[in-house]
Amino acid sequence: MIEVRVGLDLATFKLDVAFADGRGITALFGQSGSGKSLTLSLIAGLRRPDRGFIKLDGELLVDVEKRIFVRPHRRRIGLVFQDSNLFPHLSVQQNLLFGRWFAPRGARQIEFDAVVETLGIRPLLSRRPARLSGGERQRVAIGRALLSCPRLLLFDEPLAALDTARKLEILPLIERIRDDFKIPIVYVSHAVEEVVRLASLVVVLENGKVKAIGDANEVFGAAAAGSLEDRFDRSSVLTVTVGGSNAAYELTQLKHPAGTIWLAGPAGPPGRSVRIVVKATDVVLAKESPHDVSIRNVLSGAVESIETQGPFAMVEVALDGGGRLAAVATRLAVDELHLDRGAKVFALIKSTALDERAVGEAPRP
Ligand SMILES: Nc1ncnc2c1ncn2[C@@H]1O[C@H](COP(=O)(O)OP(=O)(O)OP(=O)(O)O)[C@@H](O)[C@H]1O
Repeated sequence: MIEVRVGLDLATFKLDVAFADGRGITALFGQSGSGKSLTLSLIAGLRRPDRGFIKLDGELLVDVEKRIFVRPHRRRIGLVFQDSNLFPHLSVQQNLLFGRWFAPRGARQIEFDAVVETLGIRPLLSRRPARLSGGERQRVAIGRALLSCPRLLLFDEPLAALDTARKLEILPLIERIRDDFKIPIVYVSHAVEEVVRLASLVVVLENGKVKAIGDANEVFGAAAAGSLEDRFDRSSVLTVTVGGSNAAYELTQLKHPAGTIWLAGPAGPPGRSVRIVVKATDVVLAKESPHDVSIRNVLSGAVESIETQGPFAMVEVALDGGGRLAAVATRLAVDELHLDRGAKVFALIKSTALDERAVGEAPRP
């Protein structure tokens, strides 16, 4: 269980953040400069807060009032940054064993072989970091952090420097660390797909303050999640059930009471409940269920709210059977279609716009 309630006053920036999570992965999400890395540095002990406290499994790591400050190396927290920070003169094996050196005696040991197998890095053990790809370096950095037997892992944009294929390789490994090693993770990212896939709790930061907090559905499903000014960042999260697959076309059916969505590639066994991310700019609205168009995915619902700004309108659709979907249209289209509050509407989503990276296990109720 991690509990954070801290404040920090810098010359040009004020941070006030509070959250608590006892489950798997807490995501700190927000735009550049919102205070995500500062929050991590306070948890790691690389900085001291001006106010508040941080507790890990009931133990105070810092408490300004009580004058408690546990030094960083005594906190048993593992760090993984965007840049892997491996020692260049040491082999992969030596880098990993360096992590082990920090594991306290008597603590629950995490086995070297288990980490090497989980991360798939056995063929790399004798290599130096200079001879590794970016994705391989990150896997070794995660392994090194794990082998220090941390009570908490802090990930600061660990995938930001990697291409899509490498991200797809590493995301399931992070899920396995969560599930197999049962180590809580605080994960900084500004990629909505990663956050939806991984996080049990999402803390949205804006200008040093918590703007929204909850699970991905609550945070990204709410109108508070974005404004028309950043319409490209506005996304909805839908919980759907995996249905059958169409092997010939390599598509998987995702079922929602409002309609069916076809996803490129596999999405796990039928019956599995998953979350998907739909960008508001990828949703088309229609007054009637269309035919003879290339879009296969049609969800029915009713207009819940319309917010306009300049040439644009953000339309929130309450989907039949539950869930909300945001769509950006032009104000002209909304007026010409007479899309008023309560109007019946069909939301069209292109399968090719859905990112299979973002398909994550829905939280169990
Ligand atoms: N040592 C410092 N002194 C003064 N201001 C700082 C210091 N470190 C960070 N800041 C400021 O605090 C704010 C938050 O920085 P932080 O690095 O936490 O943002 P972030 O959300 O992690 O952004 P990014 O996604 O770009 O890494 C920024 O405005 C930054 O300029």
